[in-house]
Amino acid sequence: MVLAPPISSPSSPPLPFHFPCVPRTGRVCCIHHHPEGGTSSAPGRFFPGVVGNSRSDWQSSCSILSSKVAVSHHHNSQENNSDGGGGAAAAAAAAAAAVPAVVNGDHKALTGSSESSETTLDLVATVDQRNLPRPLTIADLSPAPMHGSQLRVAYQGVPGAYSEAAAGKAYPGCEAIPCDQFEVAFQAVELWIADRAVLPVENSLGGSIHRNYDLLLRHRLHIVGEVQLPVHHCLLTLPGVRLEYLTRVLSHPQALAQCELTLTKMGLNVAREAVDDTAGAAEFVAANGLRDTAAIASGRAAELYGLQVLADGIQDDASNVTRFVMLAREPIIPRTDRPFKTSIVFAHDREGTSVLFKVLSAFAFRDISLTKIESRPHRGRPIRVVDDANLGGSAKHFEYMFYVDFEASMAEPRAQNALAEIQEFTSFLRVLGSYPMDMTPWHAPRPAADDH
Ligand SMILES: O=C(O)C(=O)Cc1ccccc1
Repeated sequence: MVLAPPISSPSSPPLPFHFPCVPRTGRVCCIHHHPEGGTSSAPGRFFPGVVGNSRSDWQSSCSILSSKVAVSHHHNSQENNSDGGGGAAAAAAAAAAAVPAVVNGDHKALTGSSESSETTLDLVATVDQRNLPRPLTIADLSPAPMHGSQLRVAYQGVPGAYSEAAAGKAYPGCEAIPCDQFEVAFQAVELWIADRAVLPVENSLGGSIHRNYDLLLRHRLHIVGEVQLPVHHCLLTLPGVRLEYLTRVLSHPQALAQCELTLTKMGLNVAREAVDDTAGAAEFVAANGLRDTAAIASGRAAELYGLQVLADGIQDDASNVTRFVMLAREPIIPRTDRPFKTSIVFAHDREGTSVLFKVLSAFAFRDISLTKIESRPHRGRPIRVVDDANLGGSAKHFEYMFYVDFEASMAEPRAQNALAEIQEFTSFLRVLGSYPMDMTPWHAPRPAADDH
């Protein structure tokens, strides 16, 4: 049976890999790509052929597989005041009095060279009097005419957030676009307002950022890269504020968790309040002139919002690293000439524990290392009722989605075969992305003497 004609894009390099697909019937089949150009399916067989040789073939493979069940700111250094109260007051006043303006490519590149952009739309946003763009909101998500060749990377937060730094690390020279929610960052990419979104997914101290895993599933973006960012937290206050004035510490929940022991050691037994992002906490303290409130955020946030660094490096562990993934509308073509990682999510509707065992075996038998496994309640179907003959009644079980990261590229037959096998006993399987591993070495600062 011919499933689909081969689709190839003239600009796409050939795909040297085989990839599984599962039709809606749930039966495993594969698409053969004949040298003369046709494709055919072979129900029940694993990977004797290939799925076309173009980017579009790879994309349709990803979507078929998934269908089984179902700014940068404009940093004005002259206005950056980390000195006395005057700077903070100016920052506070400016942040409080945000005025609308059209950015139209006025974002400043983060660092280094720029990467070319695929978009032809423009971003309408607002900047405050210090020229820091305010985060996008849902209301801003209307595509406007645009220019430019710089890669636009949407992140949740305001300038000075760690996600902004991650965007700069992943795409030097990019234009980082602040968004007030992750949902908006995703939609910015979906609507071609941005080319990429940055999403923090896990931290070496705080663990997985669960909500963001749920977002990955709700949207159809593809993971195209990852970066690991050492995170160095500071305790920020208005200039002149002392530790004993504080009644409250604000930050992102992960940052609060990462500094909990240190705050306690400092005798700072005051209320902790969670906000959406670290730099947003700093901006809030400055904008409202709060002398009884500290923010946990980056040193860069201190500079941007005119705050003093009351304590530096307050994370509980010197080697505090956050992993971010980069998302795009299209998957990248996986390769084998450098280390790749692949992220998948799956669910099963069978009883018992053996499914998870079989999934793990599919990787183990092929010598594929897993770097992560995470389970999340199945949002649409959190509970399964199972008739239990032994109990003479029914039992309720949680239903889970399992997220797995493994160290192999989808261009490798062993990865394709592992997934083909997994499809046999899962009811849902989606490849979230196959992307180069972040191999950049990072060095934790030497632990302080009292860490021993
Ligand atoms: O709030 C931020 O700055 C973020 O980018 C999220 C985050 C929070 C804490 C550690 C790493 C990332």
